[in-house]
Amino acid sequence: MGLFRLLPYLEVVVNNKCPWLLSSSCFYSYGTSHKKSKAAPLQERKMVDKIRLKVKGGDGGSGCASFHRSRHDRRGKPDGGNGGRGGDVILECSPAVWDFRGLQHHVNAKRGGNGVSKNKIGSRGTDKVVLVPVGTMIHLVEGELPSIVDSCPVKALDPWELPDTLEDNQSDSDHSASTSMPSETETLERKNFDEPSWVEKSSRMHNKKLPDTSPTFSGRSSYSFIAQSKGDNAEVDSYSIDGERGNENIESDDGVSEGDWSEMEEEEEEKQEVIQYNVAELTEPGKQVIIATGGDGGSGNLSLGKSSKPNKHVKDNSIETSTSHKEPDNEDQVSVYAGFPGSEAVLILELKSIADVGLVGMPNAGKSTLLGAISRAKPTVGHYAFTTLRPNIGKLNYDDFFSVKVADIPGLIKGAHENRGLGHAFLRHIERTKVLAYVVDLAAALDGRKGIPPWEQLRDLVLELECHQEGLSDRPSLVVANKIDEEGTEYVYEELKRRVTGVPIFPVCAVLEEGVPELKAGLRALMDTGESQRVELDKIMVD
Ligand SMILES: Nc1nc2c(ncn2[C@@H]2O[C@H](COP(=O)(O)OP(=O)(O)OP(=O)(O)O)[C@@H](O)[C@H]2O)c(=O)[nH]1
Repeated sequence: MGLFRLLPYLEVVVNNKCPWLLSSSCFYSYGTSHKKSKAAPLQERKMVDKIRLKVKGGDGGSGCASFHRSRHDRRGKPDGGNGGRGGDVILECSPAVWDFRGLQHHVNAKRGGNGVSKNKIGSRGTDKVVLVPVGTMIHLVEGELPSIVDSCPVKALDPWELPDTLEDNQSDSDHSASTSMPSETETLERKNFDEPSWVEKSSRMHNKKLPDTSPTFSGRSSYSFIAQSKGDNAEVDSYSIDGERGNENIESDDGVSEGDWSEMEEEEEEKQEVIQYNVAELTEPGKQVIIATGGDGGSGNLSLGKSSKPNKHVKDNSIETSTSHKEPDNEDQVSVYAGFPGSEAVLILELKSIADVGLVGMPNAGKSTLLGAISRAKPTVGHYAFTTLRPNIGKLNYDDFFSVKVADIPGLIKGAHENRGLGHAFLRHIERTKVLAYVVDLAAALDGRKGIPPWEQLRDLVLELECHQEGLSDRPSLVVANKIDEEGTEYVYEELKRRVTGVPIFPVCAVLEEGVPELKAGLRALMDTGESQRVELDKIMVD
């Protein structure tokens, strides 16, 4: 005991004198179980389920200005090839990725190759494919709307089955769609675009460094933004840019005239940032979305026509050389041969698990054990709080081949909406679930344990959900009274039934899988009928 009392002081001394010792984890786990000491620091292992990305498609390669000369033709004929197209930046939905941990904040695709003489086209820039987890939502801050890439044909193309010779028009069009190159992508349906609730205007307080949001450079379809206001979204502050929100410094001299103020206001309006929420979702493994397109290659002097002459800054070094490209000094001197820049975009990626049922509960309530009992999922189970650090999803199969996806959401504690515990990051995973199963620990406050009684757990959970988003708890729900095997829990269960009304309560022992069939039937009933039983605060009696 004495040693434990001294440990905090020892830590302070070590922190000041030899901080390297802390990294060796010998002080990290004092006062906890040996299992916890094996775990990595919580902050390091936290799931990254929201990230801001700045992406840029590869620039097009430069066209070539070259002339083929011969003994008979001393002036030569133009034979410069076009530059290659820049690569695209593509997001691909992958079940092998859990979160955005491995992603970089800046992603650029490769530039296209320059054209060369003898009318050779430059190579196409390599695409940059970024793997993102299933359930990724894309919010657009700046740039073009993403485009969906059609899925690739599953079977290899039969050489006898030429696309143009297909009789059936429908299959013909399907086929051509499925074999289309990324450049022929179909514009993403602007889902929710007309709904004002999905578009948010938030004040942007730092200088805009990116080009205009509707670029005209690539000749590809560009989209103009429609600024619509959204009534209520509490998350807008969390999207503030680089933490610079509120650092706005407008020089406020006494002698500033009214005209200057209006100019400043206009400037400020220009700097306003429009966030389009949920412009695309990646919910199917293998689905791809182009978020930045590569620029087209510049034209070579052959395609520009015989009469064309290279302009000034290319002239000096290009007539003899095949790969003639020089960075222009200013806009007026932009070469006719130069490739077009790739499009740029700023996006926010957000991960929201997709499940039918969400298991919500305090840490250690037995959610992961329960998920393992009702499905084939094998989540990590530990006797310490916060074992689950990311949502686990299991599939609950019924005899009639009906299946339900169940998500085990990491434990919520009081104040989670204020980022306590594992924070509000996981509350958003509940947003997509259709049914809620509140898992409470019947034994938490038994025998002088310092836990919270189950009815208070329930009240705190509902409050956390509602504080995160109003109405989040307003969906078909049931209560799982877990750990019924522990001594004395029968009385707690009876008390829980007395104190909580209006919602079905299932006594379960997740470890021994007792009460699991009844629970499965209860979940099925909620899924099928969408019964309107909810946990309501005024139907929970707390001391
Ligand atoms: N006696 C008893 N113990 C259980 C039961 N279900 C789970 N436990 C134990 O409770 C502890 C916590 O279980 P977990 O499934 O990790 O709990 P969790 O809610 O996922 O915890 P977090 O990951 O912190 O959110 C483990 O030691 C389990 O063995 C049960 O039905 N009866």
